Order: sequence, then C-alpha cells, then structure tokens
Amino acid sequence: MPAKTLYDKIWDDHVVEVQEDGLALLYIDRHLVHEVTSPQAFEGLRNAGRPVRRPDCTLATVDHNIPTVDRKTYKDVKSFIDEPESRAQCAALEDNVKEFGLTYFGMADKRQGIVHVIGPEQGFTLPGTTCVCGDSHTSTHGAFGSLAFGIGTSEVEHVLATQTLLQKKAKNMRITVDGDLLEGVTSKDVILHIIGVIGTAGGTGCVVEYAGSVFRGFSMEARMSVCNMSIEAGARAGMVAPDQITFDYLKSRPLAPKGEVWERAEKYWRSLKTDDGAKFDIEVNIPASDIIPTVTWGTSPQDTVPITGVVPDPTKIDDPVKRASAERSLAYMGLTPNTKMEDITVDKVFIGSCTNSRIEDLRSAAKILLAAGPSAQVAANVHAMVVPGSGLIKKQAEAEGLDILFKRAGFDWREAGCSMCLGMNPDQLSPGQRCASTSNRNFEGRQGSGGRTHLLSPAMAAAAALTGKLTDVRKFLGSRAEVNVGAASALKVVSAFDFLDDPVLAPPEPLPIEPAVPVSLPSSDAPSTVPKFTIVKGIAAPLHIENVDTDMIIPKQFLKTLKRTGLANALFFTLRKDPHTGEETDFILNRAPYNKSKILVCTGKNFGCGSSREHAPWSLNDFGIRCIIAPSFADIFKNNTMQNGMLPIAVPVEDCRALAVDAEAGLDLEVDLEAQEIRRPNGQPPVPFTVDPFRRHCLLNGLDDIALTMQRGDAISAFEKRRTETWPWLDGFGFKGARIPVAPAKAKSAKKMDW
Ligand SMILES: CC(C)[C@H](C(=O)O)[C@@H](O)C(=O)O
Ligand code: SF4
Repeated sequence: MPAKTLYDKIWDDHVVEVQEDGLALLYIDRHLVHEVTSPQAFEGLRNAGRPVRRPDCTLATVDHNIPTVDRKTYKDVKSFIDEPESRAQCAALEDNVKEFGLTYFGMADKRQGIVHVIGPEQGFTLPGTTCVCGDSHTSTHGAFGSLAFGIGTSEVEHVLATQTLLQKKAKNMRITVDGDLLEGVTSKDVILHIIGVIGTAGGTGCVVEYAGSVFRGFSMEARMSVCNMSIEAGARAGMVAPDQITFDYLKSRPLAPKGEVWERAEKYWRSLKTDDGAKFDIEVNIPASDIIPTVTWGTSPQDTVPITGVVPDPTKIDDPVKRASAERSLAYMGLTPNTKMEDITVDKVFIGSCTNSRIEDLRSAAKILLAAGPSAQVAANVHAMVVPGSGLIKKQAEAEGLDILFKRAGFDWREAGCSMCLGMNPDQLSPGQRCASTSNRNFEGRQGSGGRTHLLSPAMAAAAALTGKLTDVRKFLGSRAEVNVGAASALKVVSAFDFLDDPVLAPPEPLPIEPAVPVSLPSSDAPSTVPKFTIVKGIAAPLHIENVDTDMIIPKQFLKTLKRTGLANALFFTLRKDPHTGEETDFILNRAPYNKSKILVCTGKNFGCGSSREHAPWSLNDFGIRCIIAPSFADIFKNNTMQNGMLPIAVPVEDCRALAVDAEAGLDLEVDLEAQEIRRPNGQPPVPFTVDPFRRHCLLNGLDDIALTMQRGDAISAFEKRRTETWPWLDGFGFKGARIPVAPAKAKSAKKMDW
C-alpha cells in the first residue's frame, strides 16, 4: 500500500466513481445550508421536481441576514426582520426547509448560529467525513479531520439532489509550525502570519494539512480558527488530523455517535492520519518563534504586519501591479506609509464571526478585560460589540459570567449571527469608520461601504477596545503588563450543554471497499439547461488588479436576491458607481466599447478569491461577459463559472499582458474552446490554453452536472449501502430514532425534531 496523506485517505473513502480523466463523483456526508446561497438551489429542485436525497445529512440555519438585537420580542421572521430583502431570504429558507423536510435551527431555537459554529457544536461535523456548504468558510470543519469545503449555489443544488459532487482531486500541501508560541500569540495570529507568508493564492489548488507541535497543542476552537481561514490562503480546504483532543470535544455532542458505535467510529478516526513517507506536493515550514501578535494593514488578508511594525511603503514594491494594489489599499484604508500600527485609532471593535465567536474566543477577550481591572472601560471614541457564534455559546458565556464582564466594560452583548463580519444585517460600518475585527476578511466595503477593517485576534480586539487604538496585547499580559493583571483566573468555566444518552445500536462488521471503476465521458445529448460555450468573439475589457475578490465583483447587498438573474448593474458596483453622487465612474466597464465586453482580461493573479457567492459569475454573465482570462483563479470561483456555461482561462501572466494590450486598443479577441486557443487581431499568433477534458466536453455540449449525475443513481445507491454498513454513524445524524434536545417551548418556527 502506498503511503497516503490524511486527505488521500478521506478522498479514497468517498469516491463513488472516477472518470478516465480523474474527475470523481464524491459522496458528501454532511451538508450545511444557510439562507443566502440556497434559494436558487431549492428553486432548481422545485422546477425539476426533485426531492432532497438525504434530508438526514442536511442541516439548515439562518445566520447572515438576521439582526443581532435582543430576541425577547421575537415571534417570527416576518415580523422581526425589518429589511425586506433580508426578511424574504430568511422566510424563503423557512418555506424551503418545510417543503423539503429538512432539519432547521430557526431564530427562536438556542441552537441557531453561524453555520460553521453550529455544525461542530452539535457533533454534526465528524472526522473522516466530507462536509460542504454554500459558503467559503466551510473549511472550518477541517479542524476535525473532515474534508470540508465551500461550494456555489449550483453545487448546493447538486448535493441536495444527489448527495454527491463532481470533483477533481486537489494537491496535497502541508504547513508545519513547530516550536513554542510566544506570549500573547493565538491561533488567529498563527493563521494571519501564515497567510502573510504564503499569500492569498498560496494554497490555490491544494488541500492543506496543518501539522507540527503548535497545531497538535491547539484546542478544537483554535484549530477551527486556523482551518476557517484556509480559504483566505486560497486553499480548497484545510485540515488537522483527528486526535484525543478531537474525540474529547466530540464525545457527548448531541449528534455524535454513542456507545459501541462511538468505539467503532473512534477506531476508524484514529487511522485518519498521514502515513510516514506520504508525499506532499508543497511543504511549508514556519518556526513558531517567528510569530508575534499580528494585524492587517490593507484590504487583503495577506496584508499582515506584526503589531510592533509600521504601515508598509508601496514605493519599495518593484512589481507595478502589486505596487498599484498596495497604493489603492492604503488610499482606501486612509493610512500613510510608515505609520506605527499601534498609532492607528479605531472607531469600532467587532468580536464575532465564524473565525472567532466560540466560547474560547470570548474567554480570551474577557481575560484582557479582567487583566485591565474592574474599572476598565471601552475607550470613549469606540463602539465595541460581542456577537457569540450560536445561541448555545451565548448561553454558556452567560453561565460563565462573561457577558457581565463585557457589559461592565461597555461592550454591546448581542445575539448570534454573522453580523458585522459582512454586514448583510444592520450591523455595519459607516463610510470611513475603522474597525478592529476578529473576522476573516478585510476587503473593501466588507463591513460596510467605505468601512476599514483590521483583522486581529479576540484578545487584540479587546485590547484595542480599551485603548481606542490597535494595541500590542502583551501590554496587558504577564511580565509586560502595564495594567492590573492576575484576575484572569477568576473566569468560571462551565459547560452549557445538556447532553443526552442516545440508543446504542450494534454495528455490523465493516465490508471491504471496492476500488472505483473508471467511467468514460458522458453522452453529449444528455438533458441540460446550461448554455453551450463554443466560440466567443468580442470586445475584451482589460483589468489590472491583483486578488480581485468576489466581494469586489459583487458586494453583499446584492446577495439578498432569490434569483440568479438581474445582477448586471451589481457587477463591480463599488468601482462603477461613485459612492457620494451615485454617478457612473470612469471604470473600464462603464466606458464604450468596454460596456459591451464579452471577455475580461485580468493581468493580476488570483481572480475571484474570497467568498463562494455564485452571484459573482451570475453578475458577470448578466453583464454579457462569458469568458475571463487571468494568470490564476480561486478554486470555488472557477467551478462556479463553469456551472453557468462560462469559461475561466488561466494563461501565463505575459500572455495576459499581451492580450490586455489588444484589449486596451479596443480590438476583438476570439476564444475558441474546441481549438483551445485565443485568437488575436492583426495576425498575431494565438494564445493556447487547456481546459480539463470533462469540463471542456460539458461546456461545448452545454451539459448540466446534475442531470448527468442523476444518471449515476445506481452507483450512488450502492455507495450508500456500503457506507451504512461500514460507517453506520454517518446515516441520519447517527441513527434513526436518536433524539437531540428539543428547542425551547416558545420556539414557534423550530420543528420538534424526531430523528
Ligand atoms: C454568503 C457567502 C456566499 C459568503 C462566503 O462564501 O463566504 C459569506 O459567508 C462571506 O463570508 O462572504
Ligand atoms: S465569514 Fe462571516 S459572513 Fe461568512 S459565514 Fe463566516 S461569519 Fe458568516
């Protein structure tokens, strides 16, 4: 047996079928659903008359749109959410979960929370599983040794209908951090430092395994914060091998296996580690001692700097695209080169998000308040808020008295949700406001139009709240303390979970797993609704921006739609509209002839990074752009474009630059997918490109993935039979008939679950 990585093992255990070119039909064990990326998927199912294949493996909640104000007066979504589009999206999810029979944690249910917080909290996320969600931070669940990744809405529909996904295997990457962490350095500093080192495209095309003594020593919460931000490093997924810390966290969670089946599951989980001698395509080694408390200065998560550092000087950057990006970031952030990071004042502090809203994060922030003494107050110039990641975390924090500490210091103590991480609800920055935030993205306009975000750890956020400036948290700690310390041990740690004794089922003996049999490319007359892509000829718009994130392609306010169309005006909205006058800017897509572009040529790397929102390709498509040419693409964006019959072409940066010169001259380009070449004007030699054979075949013939996969129903059923026999804990939240705590009595919208 060849030595395998953790990723290889989970992959191999989930392949239903593989095609000749290596594209696999992968079985999905766990599917989390939220209100933003699911309405169009349910609509697709409804139109095609398809049911959800595995409601027992699907869990839904509302998190992005909901207000985080007190819910004492909560009756229902329709009367509680003021903003009409947010209300409609949450109401649509409630209708959909009823119609399709899905388990749902609604706003009256204490188990409601950010989708990436509630999965682990409930034991829905388990080691060795495949786990997906229409959300890029699904990578969080990799902390459990789960292969967890974000998908777009078309793929959400694919999983709902078939419980599978078509996937190409990613590369193996290992990031090892060994040694002892310095004082004040937390998991958030570790991952910010890693992204600063490898960049936001550093993990593109890879599944990252985090290895070394630092991750081994981390709690599950800390591992989740790290894996959460794998997507910010461009990785498909991030994972940590499951170990005793994982099992201790999971044991007794409501949806984790119980009794004898737990024993069997644990035995399997213990085999889920990388074999000695297994090969990684990319290895990165970082000494723990290199890392000190870290913050971001710019508008990309890779723009990191130690808190002791200064704002960088773009004139020192040689590469012109990178220099222009840094200048743009600094102008947006309102910062001057060489300013000390500790001299930057903040207006807001946000402690929350799927990166840092768990109980340990709240404790870590509270410890700083304790260290600062009972009279410590949020600085007069600052509004600070704490948004727990779930109702249960809020309850637990209150049982520990953390809410009292926060409120006493002047923090706003809120209800669970995504909140100011992206401000789809009323929690937003005003233009020009600066926020110290424990979230994961600092993109332009992310927390509110014109708002400025500095990413940092919960402890650093608490320190910033107290001083009103970005502050080295070590000033509040240990030997370097400048304030009253020593009270941190006053924190009372309790468990707010009330676990159940679930029935124990005797599992059958595991069956051997048959190797997957390769199948050939699908017939080109399979049913479909996807447009064909053959030749596209037309105006190409040049774009010279690096790391074009999907928040930039389409800002959050346009994600509230229930449709896939009508988004042409939303495309690059903040670049195309002056925020003050509402007038059109001179951005390239506003100018003739580029307002009729069919092709986009980007000279900067990593197009489409960040969020998994399929709204990005939808808005490009609506504008008329069918093809994007760039030096590299983020993985989820690339998949999302092809799901919509669009073509992302990656060619070397020199080719992009040459094509951009043609584009700037207003000349037509001709993209020929059959010939795999981009034909240039004036008899210049064409630029060759390659597209994965299966994807090319589907695009040329306008084939629809879901219709194709539905034809593999027998193979999927055979896999499910084997899965039930081999890993019985994966069916129906463990077992049919298992119970989990019911929602509080006043929970009107929450169904009484009978699993
Ligand atoms: C809405 C969703 C598609 C998005 C994501 O994929 O990440 C959101 O959670 C975000 O953080 O931007
Ligand atoms: S990154 Fe922010 S908006 Fe996205 S799921 Fe996490 S908390 Fe929600």
